Amino acid sequence: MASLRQGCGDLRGLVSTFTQSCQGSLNEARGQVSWALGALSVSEAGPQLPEKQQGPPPGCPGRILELKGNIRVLCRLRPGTPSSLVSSEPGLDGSVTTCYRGHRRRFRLDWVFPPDASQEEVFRELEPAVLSCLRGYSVCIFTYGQTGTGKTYSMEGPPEDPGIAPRALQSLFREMRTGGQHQVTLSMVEIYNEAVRDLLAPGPPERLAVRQGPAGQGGIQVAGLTYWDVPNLETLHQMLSLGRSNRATAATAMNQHSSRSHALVTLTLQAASSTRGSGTTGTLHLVDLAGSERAWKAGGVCRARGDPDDAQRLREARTINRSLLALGGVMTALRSRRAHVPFRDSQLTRLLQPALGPGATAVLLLQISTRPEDLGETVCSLKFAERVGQVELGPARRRRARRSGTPSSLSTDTPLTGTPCTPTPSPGSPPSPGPDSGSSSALVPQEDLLS
Ligand SMILES: Nc1ncnc2c1ncn2[C@@H]1O[C@H](COP(=O)(O)OP(=O)(O)OP(=O)(O)O)[C@@H](O)[C@H]1O
Repeated sequence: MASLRQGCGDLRGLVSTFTQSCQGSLNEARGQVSWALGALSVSEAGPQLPEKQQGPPPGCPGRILELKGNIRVLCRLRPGTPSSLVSSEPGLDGSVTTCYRGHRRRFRLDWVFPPDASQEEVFRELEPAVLSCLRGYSVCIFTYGQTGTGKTYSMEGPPEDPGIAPRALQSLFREMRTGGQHQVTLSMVEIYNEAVRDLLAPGPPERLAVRQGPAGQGGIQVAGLTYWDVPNLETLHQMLSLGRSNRATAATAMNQHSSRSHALVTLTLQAASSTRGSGTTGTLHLVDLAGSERAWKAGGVCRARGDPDDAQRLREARTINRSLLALGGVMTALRSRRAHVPFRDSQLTRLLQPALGPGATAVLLLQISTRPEDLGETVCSLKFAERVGQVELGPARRRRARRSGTPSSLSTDTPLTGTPCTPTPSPGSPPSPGPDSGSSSALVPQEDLLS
C-alpha cells in the first residue's frame, strides 16, 4: 500500500511538471529557430552590407573585429621548461608545432604569445575588442587550457602585474571619461559541479536555476542573479576581488591554487545617445574556465595521496571535463553549421549561448604548457582551439538603443557616496531590458536593437 501511495505521489509530481517541461522544450525549440534565422540573415546580409551599416569606420576597433572574423584564437605559452617537442612562431598569424608520438603537427593561430610575453603585450592585442563594447558590440573573452597553464594568471594576474580583467576595466573607464554618459552593470557567477552560483550575492550564495527565456524571445534566464550598478572603477575592482574570493579553489596535483569552477564576469555598458550618435548597449563577458585535468591523472594522484578530499577533486575534474567536452560539442556544431547546437548539454554552454550567438565576437585565449609530460594535453588543447578558429558567428553587430531607450539613471564615474562595495543591486533583473530581449540575465545581451 505504501509503495502504491509512493508511486501515486510520483505520478502526480510528473503530471504537474509535465506542462512546464513541455513549455521549456517548446521555448528552447523556438530559441533554436530564431537563432538559426538570425544566423541565416547574418550570413546573407554580411559581406554585402554597405560599410555604414556594418559598423565603425576603418581603423576603429570594431572594424578590426569585423574584418578579422568573429572568433579569434590567441595562444599563450606558459613559461617553464622549454622543450624541443613544442616550438612556436610568435606574433600575428603565428603557429605552434608539436611533435607527439612521432607525429609533427603545426597549428595555426591568430596570434601566438611566447613564454616571455608580458601581461601588457597580451592585453594590447585584446584592447580593441574590449573597447568595442562601448560602441555596442558584444564581446566574450575566454581563457581555455590545461590546469596550471596560466588561465587565471592571464585573466586576473597578481596585483603587481594585473591581467586582462583589471586592465580591461581600467581601459574602459579611461575611455568613458573622454566623453558621453555611461551606465555600467556587473554580474558574476561561477559554475561549480554544474551548480550556478552568484559570486556577488548579498547573502550566502545559493544554487541558481538557469532557464530558457520567455517564448519567442530566446535567451537564457538566471533566476535570482544580482546585477550591480557600478559607479566607478574603484568599486568595480573591489567587487571583482570580492567575487574572486568567493570562487571555489583547491590544491590539485597540477596547481596549488587551482580554480575548480568556471567564472563568468559580465559587464553591460550602456551609452546614452548624444550628438555623436544614438545610444548603444555593449556587453563584455570575461570567462575564466576551470582547467582540464585528465580524470586518470587526477585519479592516480587521489589514490597516491589518500587525502579525504581527493574524491571531491576527482568529481570536480569529471564535471569540469564534461562541461568542456560540451563546449567542444557546441563549437563543432557551430563550425559545421548544424541546425541543432547542443547548448543545453551543460550549464557552461547554456550560459555562453548568447556570447556565441550570431553577431557576437569571441576571443579564445588558449594557454598551453611546453613541458614534455603535458604534451598530450597540449595537443588536445590545440586541436580544440583549431576547431574554435573555424567557427563563424557572422559579422560582429552593434546594438543600438532605441531613440527613446536612453538608460534612466546614467552616471559618469560618479564618486560613490557611501561604503565602497555596496552599490545598489537590482536583484534578478538586467539593466533596463529591451522589450525584445525578454532576458533577465546580464549574460544575455539584449537583442539587436537597431532603430
Ligand atoms: N605567464 C606567466 N608568468 C608567470 N607565472 C605564471 C604565468 N602563467 C602562469 N604562471 C604561474 O603558474 C601557476 C598556475 O597558474 P594559474 O593558476 O593561472 O593556472 P590555471 O590555468 O588558472 O590553473 P587552474 O585551471 O588549475 O585554475 C601560478 O602560480 C601562476 O602564477
